[in-house]
Amino acid sequence: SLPATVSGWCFICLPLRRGTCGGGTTKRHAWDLKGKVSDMEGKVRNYQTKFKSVNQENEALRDTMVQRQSKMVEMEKELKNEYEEELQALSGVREELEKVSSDKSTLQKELSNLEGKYKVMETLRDSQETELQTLKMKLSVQESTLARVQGTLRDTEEEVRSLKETVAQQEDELHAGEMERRRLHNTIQELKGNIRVFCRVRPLVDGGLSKHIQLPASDVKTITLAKTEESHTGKTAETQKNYIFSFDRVFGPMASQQEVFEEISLLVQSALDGYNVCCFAYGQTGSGKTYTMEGAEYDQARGVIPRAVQQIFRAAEKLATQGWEFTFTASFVEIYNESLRDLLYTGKASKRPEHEIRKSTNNEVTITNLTYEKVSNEDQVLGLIALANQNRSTAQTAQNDRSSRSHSVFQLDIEGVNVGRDVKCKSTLCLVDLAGSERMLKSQSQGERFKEMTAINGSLSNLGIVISALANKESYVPYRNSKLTYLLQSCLGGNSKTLMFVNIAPESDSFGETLNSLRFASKVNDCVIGTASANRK
Ligand SMILES: Nc1ncnc2c1ncn2[C@@H]1O[C@H](COP(=O)(O)OP(=O)(O)OP(=O)(O)O)[C@@H](O)[C@H]1O
Repeated sequence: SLPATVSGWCFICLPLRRGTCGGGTTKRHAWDLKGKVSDMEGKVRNYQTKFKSVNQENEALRDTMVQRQSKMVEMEKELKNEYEEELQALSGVREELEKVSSDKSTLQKELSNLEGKYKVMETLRDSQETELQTLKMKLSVQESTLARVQGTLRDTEEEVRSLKETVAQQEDELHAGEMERRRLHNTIQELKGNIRVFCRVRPLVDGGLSKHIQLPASDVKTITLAKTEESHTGKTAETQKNYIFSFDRVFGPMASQQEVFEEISLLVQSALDGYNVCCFAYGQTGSGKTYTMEGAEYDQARGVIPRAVQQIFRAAEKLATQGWEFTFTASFVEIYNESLRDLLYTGKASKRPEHEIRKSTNNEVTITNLTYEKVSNEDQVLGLIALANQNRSTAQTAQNDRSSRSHSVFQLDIEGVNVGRDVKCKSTLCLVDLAGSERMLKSQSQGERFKEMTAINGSLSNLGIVISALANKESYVPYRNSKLTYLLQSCLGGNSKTLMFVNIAPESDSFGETLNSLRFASKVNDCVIGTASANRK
């Protein structure tokens, strides 16, 4: 049984003081409670079920939490890694930033430098602008000057054109004048005679005057040889016999080389105009032939050959301005005992070649194996003359007095062309130093001497014969009778101008030889060779 209620409370509710039964009876209350207990138990079971499910949920949550935690750890790790990476990247960025900041300071410095430079440039630009302005002003002044100069230039060009026309006209006139000068010059030479003889008296070795040679002061063309002869009976006084000779010119012992050459220079000019010219010196040994033709080293004493060569090259230079071009070929040959010797030979003595005179179809005379040297100036020719003298003196050493007994022939072949005018000319200047002309008594000469004497006499007398034959216009001229005339053939004929020097020694013991020389020369002087004509094409 269940206690009753106390003051409204059932014993069950009382301890609880909760009044749940609402003042019911304890029994009821107990029943209530029982119901409540079963409710409670149901609830507890529910709660337990719930608890279980909550527990399960808790478990699931715990697992989830563990998972989450491990995930968190992983994430933390990842984050840490990421963080570190980012940190590293950031430190790189920081370094870069630091670098950039240092670069910035450098840049700033540079910038300030540049600013400085810029300022300088600005100043410079300002000054250049000022300069530019000045230059512009100058330019405009110069432009106006240029315009003026261009105007003047046009005028000058016009003037030059008209001057060129005048020059061309004057060149034509000059050429015509030159041709006219040649014609007149050579007409004068022809009028003077195509063969001329000059006589030259050598001074006495110890000075003073020669008694037997008389040269009238007023006449430069006459020479008198006076011979005083004793009367055969001895009863009458001494008689004087005069031999008077006239030549184109007589030079006394005081005549200078220059004076002598002045007379010849006109003939040398003819050689350049296309005429063959031959000048030879005749006379006894020691009469002054070599002195006249070659002379001595020093300037005033230079003879015909060096002076002629100088004149020719100077004249050729002048003619070059009128369009003439000349080529010169020199040769130097010695004729000894009728055999030829090349005086420009430079090879071995043992290999000296033999020479022959040849005449081509166009009448040009050449010598086989002879040295023909092309020359273009005076010095080259003087060098060849020196070589020839050396060659002569070598032979002289081997044979005493050989040079007196041989003829030496210097030849300069001249070829001129004026392309613009289509004119050509060709000539030879021939300068000959003849062998001594003295006659020896046949009884006095024997062996080699006799041979030499015969050769010299033969060639010199043949020279006289050839000149006479030419003068008499004979159909046959015996050029081939001696090497000398055969070689000089083209210079002795109608197409040439010839000058002979007769050199005489003033000593009284040379009287006979002097007389012979003068007789030979006057025979030549009496010859008038046919009118010369220039070798012009
Ligand atoms: N007009 C002159 N004035 C001064 N000296 C001269 C003159 N003529 C010749 N002589 C001198 O006389 C000498 C003989 O002259 P040169 O040698 O010229 O004679 P040559 O006739 O050529 O003799 P060779 O036939 O031997 O060669 C030389 O010493 C020369 O210098």
